[in-house]
Amino acid sequence: MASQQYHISLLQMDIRLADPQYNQQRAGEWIAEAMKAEPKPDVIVLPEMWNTGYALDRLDGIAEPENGPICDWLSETAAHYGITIVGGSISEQRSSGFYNTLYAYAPDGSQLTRYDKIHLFKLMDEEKFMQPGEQTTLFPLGDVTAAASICYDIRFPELARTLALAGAKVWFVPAEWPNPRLHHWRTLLTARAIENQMYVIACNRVGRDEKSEFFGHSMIIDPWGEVIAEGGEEEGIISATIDLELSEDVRGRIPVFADRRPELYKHQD
Ligand SMILES: NC(=O)CCC(=O)C(=O)O
Repeated sequence: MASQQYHISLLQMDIRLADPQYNQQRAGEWIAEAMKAEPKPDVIVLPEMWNTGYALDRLDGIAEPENGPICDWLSETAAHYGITIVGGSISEQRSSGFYNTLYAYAPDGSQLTRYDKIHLFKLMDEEKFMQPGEQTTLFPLGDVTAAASICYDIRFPELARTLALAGAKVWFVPAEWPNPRLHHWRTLLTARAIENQMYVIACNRVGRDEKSEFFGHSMIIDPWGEVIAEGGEEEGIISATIDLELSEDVRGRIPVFADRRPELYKHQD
C-alpha cells in the first residue's frame, strides 16, 4: 500500500470582491509560495468562492463558465507541481443558474471531483442567487477515500456521518465563514472530526467584503479531535503532515461505527 502520509497546505488568502483575474493571480502566487516550503505540500487547499467572493448580485459576467478557464488552470497547476489541488470553490455560471462549486485535481491534472454546495446559507443571501447542489461527493486521495463539502455544510452532522459511513477518512472544507461565529466554526469542525474519527481540513478566507469580516482560523484537526494546525487572522499558509492510518487506529480504539444502532435512530413516542 502507498504511504498514507500527506503534507497539507491551506491557502488562507484574502479575496478581492468581484475581481476573478486578480484573485486568480493571487492564488497562483500563494501556490508558488507554498511550493517553496520543505517539505513540499502534497495537497493544497483554497477557500470558498475564491474567484469572486460573495459578489452574489454581480455574478453575471464574472462567474466562471462551466469547466471554464479556472478549471484548466487548476488542472495545469496541479500537473505542473505534481500535487493534488482541492480548489476551494468558485462561483460558476451554467444555463440552470449560478453554483458554488468545488473542483479537485490530481497530480496528473485529471479532475477528481466536482461538487456543488448542497446547503445554501440564507444569512448571506446565497439561496436568492444560487442553485443548490443535489449530491454529495467522495474522491480518491491516493489509496484513501476523501470527502469534500463547503462551509455551511459543516452544520449538518448527518452529512459528515454519511460521508464517513461511505468510507471518508479525511474531509476537506473550503469556507468563507465570517465573524462573529468563530466559536461555532471551531466547535463544529472539531465535533465532526471527533464523532466521525476522521481528519477535518478546513480553509477559511481572511479580510472583509461589503457586508462581512472573515477571521481565517483555517484548521487541520486529526481524528482524535486534536487541532494540529490553526491559522491566525492574517493571510498565510497553514501546513501540517497528516497520516490517514490514524483514522483506522482511532476507529479501532473507540469503535463508534461498529457500535452504532441506526435502527433506533428514529423518534418513537
Ligand atoms: N459561507 C457560508 O456558508 C458561511 C456559513 C456560516 O457563516 C455559518 O455560520 O454557518
